[in-house]
Amino acid sequence: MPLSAVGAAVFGVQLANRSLGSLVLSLNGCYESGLYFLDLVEFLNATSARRRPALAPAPPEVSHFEVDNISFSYPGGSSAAVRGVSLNVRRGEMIALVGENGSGKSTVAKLLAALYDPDQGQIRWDGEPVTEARREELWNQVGFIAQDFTRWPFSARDNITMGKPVDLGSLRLASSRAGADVVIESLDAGYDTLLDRRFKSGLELSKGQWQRMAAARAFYRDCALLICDEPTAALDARGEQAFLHALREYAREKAVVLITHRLENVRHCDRAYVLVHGRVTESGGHDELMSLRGAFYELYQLQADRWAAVP
Ligand SMILES: Nc1ncnc2c1ncn2[C@@H]1O[C@H](COP(=O)(O)OP(=O)(O)OP(=O)(O)O)[C@@H](O)[C@H]1O
Repeated sequence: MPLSAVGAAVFGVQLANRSLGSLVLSLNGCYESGLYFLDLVEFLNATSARRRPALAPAPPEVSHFEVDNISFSYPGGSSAAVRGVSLNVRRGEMIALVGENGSGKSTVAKLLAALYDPDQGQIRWDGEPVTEARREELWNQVGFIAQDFTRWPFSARDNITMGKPVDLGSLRLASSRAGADVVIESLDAGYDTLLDRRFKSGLELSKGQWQRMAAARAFYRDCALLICDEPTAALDARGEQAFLHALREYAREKAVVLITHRLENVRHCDRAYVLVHGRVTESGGHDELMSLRGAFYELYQLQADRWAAVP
């Protein structure tokens, strides 16, 4: 979808729904694409009626995020996308969500981030049900690197700070964590470079370079919960290793959720939850999951065989 169409849609919906306007501001670059945003709009409109009128402020810096026996169906969906899922992540931990396409990983992550309300079960942050807190304040504590991240037609700096006050130290730290520092160093005007070739002196980045910019944007938000949905899909091997180490480092102070199809990456995580048709069937560390000889083991072997089959 062209950006202008997304912009028009966003503007139209903002006019139609004031609460949505505040959502746009509060997410502050958290959502990563127009499609994702419109998808979100649909659900917020659907769920707003279920919210309580008097909401409490969100806890200051949350350190424990949990979903307890949640189920969720998309409107019009023929079956539940998530069924009876329980999991948690604490500050200082990095967990992985793994499973085949459509198994419910992204949906669980969005539920954990309080972007959707479950049909059954409860989402609690520091023990408090999220339905009782002001949603905009909760979202301020979430950073999201989405699969379909947005290439904003702004400068490199604005692509990272995205409406937040500019702090040079934090900007450099976020860039280096994401491996975006090498991209920016290669640009003639550094952080001032306009990342859109339709403008005079604007440049276009490669997909992997854009992915690093999107990751830097999430790091810059410095949120209590960082969700990374396939964040290394477009990165080269060196970039992927460096990024995973940076994530691990970030997880010392924050809670990190990594959605990945590369099962080797689970070695970097405290534990993984394996999703099959919307249910968690196994959880544990890499070696523990391998020893179960279940879905994780099977997928891991398939991946290994696939690489072995490449001449
Ligand atoms: N916006 C949506 N509207 C309706 N159904 C959806 C929507 N998003 C996802 N689904 C459905 O929910 C199920 C779980 O999707 P989800 O994106 O959570 O899976 P996933 O494990 O993240 O997949 P992938 O590995 O392909 O990213 C799928 O059956 C999918 O078709």
